[in-house]
Amino acid sequence: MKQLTLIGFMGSGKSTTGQMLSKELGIPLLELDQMIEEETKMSIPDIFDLKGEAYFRELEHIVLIKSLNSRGVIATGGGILTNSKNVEQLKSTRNVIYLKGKDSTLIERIKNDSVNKRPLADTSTELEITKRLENRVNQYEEVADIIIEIENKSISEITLEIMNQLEEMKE
Ligand SMILES: Nc1ncnc2c1ncn2[C@@H]1O[C@H](COP(=O)(O)OP(=O)(O)O)[C@@H](O)[C@H]1O
Ligand SMILES: O=C(O)C1=C[C@@H](OP(=O)(O)O)[C@@H](O)[C@H](O)C1
Ligand SMILES: [Mg+2]
Repeated sequence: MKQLTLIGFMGSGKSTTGQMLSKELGIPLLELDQMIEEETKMSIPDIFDLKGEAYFRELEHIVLIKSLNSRGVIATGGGILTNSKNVEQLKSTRNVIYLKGKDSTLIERIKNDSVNKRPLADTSTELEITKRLENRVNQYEEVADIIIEIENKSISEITLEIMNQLEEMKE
């Protein structure tokens, strides 16, 4: 296994599942938000505050392209498909996995996450988050090669399910 890409809404577990997958598969984790933070030496909320979303999206595109040329587990950010160039890129990429969850689960995880700050969700109402999700779901489904339902599954169960599905695809 050379490369796989995790997509899905904020809170679906792309970063944490990505970390476990990279360990299990013995390939690097390419966490796009983390790469942006390292390159800019700024936090995600500071980039949004001081430079704006458009600037963040440009950086996100650059680190995605860089990662797609590398071996590893790519953990994208939930807004990766807001850029149509990224949609085209990922449509022609193999092993794109959509972590699909219910809005109530995603909202609960976003609200309870004390580690990651999410400028496009933390100060939003539940209705606003649900609307943002509704605007994005079709694209996640369109781009994905594999859809994994995350409800009531642990991170290890999801990791195992992804590894099994990838094995099946090879056969
Ligand atoms: N399968 C899971 N079961 C329980 N909690 C989870 C699961 N996946 C992720 N989480 C928790 O949800 C929060 C968001 O996870 P994260 O990996 O940052 O999501 P994303 O990168 O998709 O926004 C974190 O607090 C994480 O520990
Ligand atoms: O959905 C989005 O637009 C975003 C999702 C975040 O990543 P996670 O999906 O890992 O939380 C991060 O890239 C940024 O806050 C914007
Ligand atoms: Mg993440």
